Amino acid sequence: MRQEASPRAVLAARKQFFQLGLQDRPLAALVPEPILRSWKRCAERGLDSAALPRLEPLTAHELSAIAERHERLRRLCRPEIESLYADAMQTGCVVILTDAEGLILDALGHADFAARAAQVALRPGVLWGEASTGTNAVGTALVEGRPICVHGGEHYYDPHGILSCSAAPILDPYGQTVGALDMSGPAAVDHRHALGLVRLAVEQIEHRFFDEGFAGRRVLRLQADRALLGTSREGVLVFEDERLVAANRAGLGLVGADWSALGDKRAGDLLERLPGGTDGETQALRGRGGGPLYGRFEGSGARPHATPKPRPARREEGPLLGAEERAALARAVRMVGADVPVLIRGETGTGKELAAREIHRLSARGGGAFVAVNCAAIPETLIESELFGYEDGAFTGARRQGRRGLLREADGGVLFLDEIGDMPLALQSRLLRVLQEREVAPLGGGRPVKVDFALLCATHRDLRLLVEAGSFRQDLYFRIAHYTVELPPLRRLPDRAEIVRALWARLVEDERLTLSDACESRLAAYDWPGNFRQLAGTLRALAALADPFRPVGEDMLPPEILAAPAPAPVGTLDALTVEAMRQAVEACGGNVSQAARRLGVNRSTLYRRLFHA
Ligand SMILES: Nc1ncnc2c1ncn2[C@@H]1O[C@H](COP(=O)(O)OP(=O)(O)OP(=O)(O)O)[C@@H](O)[C@H]1O
Repeated sequence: MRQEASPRAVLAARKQFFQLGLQDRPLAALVPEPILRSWKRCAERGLDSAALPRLEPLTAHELSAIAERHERLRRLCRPEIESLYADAMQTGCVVILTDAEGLILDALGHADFAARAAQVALRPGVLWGEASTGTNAVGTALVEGRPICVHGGEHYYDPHGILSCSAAPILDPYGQTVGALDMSGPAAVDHRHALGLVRLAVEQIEHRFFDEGFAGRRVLRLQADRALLGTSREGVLVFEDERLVAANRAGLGLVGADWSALGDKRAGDLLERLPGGTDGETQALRGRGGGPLYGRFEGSGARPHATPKPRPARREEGPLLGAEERAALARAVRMVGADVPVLIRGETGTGKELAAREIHRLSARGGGAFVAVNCAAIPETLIESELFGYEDGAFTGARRQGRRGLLREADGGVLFLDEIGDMPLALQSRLLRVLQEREVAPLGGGRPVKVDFALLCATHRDLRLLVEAGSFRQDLYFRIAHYTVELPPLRRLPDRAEIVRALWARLVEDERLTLSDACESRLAAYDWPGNFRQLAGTLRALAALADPFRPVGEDMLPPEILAAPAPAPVGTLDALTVEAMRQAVEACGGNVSQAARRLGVNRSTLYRRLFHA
């Protein structure tokens, strides 16, 4: 467990280390050893802590090529990133996935902090390896090969002092580091639980590596607690011709081995079978030199009685939709077929991108490309060249060879412009011209090229207000908003309990894990500011904490959900009254007095019924 260094101690340590050049023992009393080791490594490399780190962010195009290369890692990590996102929204953090070098592939989280983090380049496409970016949780965890928290002034570079970051390396089944998962937030806020959450998430990711890719080998799943067999807390050892070829950390820990056992140890070197200890699929085992364990074999070399458990087929990944939204999407599919642009509107996490992908999939252009551009995530200086491409020699610098641009890459398919409300005005004019003329002229004076794509746009903003404020072109608005799909926030959807159940069934493959009725009603009653993304994250977090055959109780819910008013009994007049009251308060923008006037009841009645139910 990490010893928290007080900000004052860190300040004193910084002074001694960076100003006085002292590097020896007294410092170890002020900052944790791994931080001190990292400071020394950075100083030896000649990094200047008072300067700004030299950063060379990738272009969106380069980033998307790298992200594609890491598609499997990103897919395997997505459930955990979404789970952590639920927490990040509460604590004002961002969740970050990097590759093995520390290059940020994905960053998801609280918009306010994400904007501040971007100021110190904590955003996709930037390298946070220790050698370039100094002591930081991602880079230092990768160098040290273990989870680490780097808080405030423990960062090597002064400007990073605004951050508090917790990261853990992700190891594949062969012990190779393939990336790092990180949670970062403002240094002023206490994030002491973050490292625990990140470690748990990495444990689950590493466990998921074994869901695919070991056909023909013998996979042993083992645990000291039998009830945890089949969960992400089990150890996994993979044998080929009796020799250990892959494992997770838990598996190695249970048999007292380390990564050097791979390719070297045989099953018999690591485990012994206990006499008479076989019960159905499960065997009683003992790790060499350790306590009793329960094991279950899967795969081609399985023991005769060990029938491998069939894994449920991969579930459908499209959006869960109500009848109204399904009909709206079906109309949008027809619009795309007729080359009419479609605008998707909804709060964050309501599934705008998922809906766009679904429209593309079902449309006549489903066989063509789906090119997604997040206008808010690409720096303003890059967005033009990313979209429109450029000719050879349009810029100076090694990276600046010509490029087709994303508009041309969408040719024959669908271009999805996410957060269109954040597109700079000058670019709006260029985009409008492309939409009118159906051709793209690359930067640097190249000849215009014909393009044929269907346009889907999304925004969480009210574009009409932006038009009124003069920050969005009215003619572009009319061009892209011929047909608008409104995705309602989760709190407005009827049948929320049904949605909770359906999403749980979709996300949690282990059918032994269930939600109690009370927990389900609490989840259905909560107002979900982060919408589907937050609900999915919370469900995944609950599944990670759940034990088989013990329905998840209310006590496992995060405090903000428990703090929400308890649901009224469903289907009664009482429930309808409370629901009407809630809707009135929402319609009055949270103004209880106004809602009370509208309903013709006392303000105190409204308070009592809504907040002390
Ligand atoms: N209708 C839905 N059914 C199931 N899952 C959903 C649905 N809508 C969203 N999700 C899940 O929620 C997460 C966020 O979805 P998505 O990125 O599409 O939302 P968004 O509205 O584009 O968010 P943002 O505005 O923040 O970019 C994804 O993991 C997605 O799978």
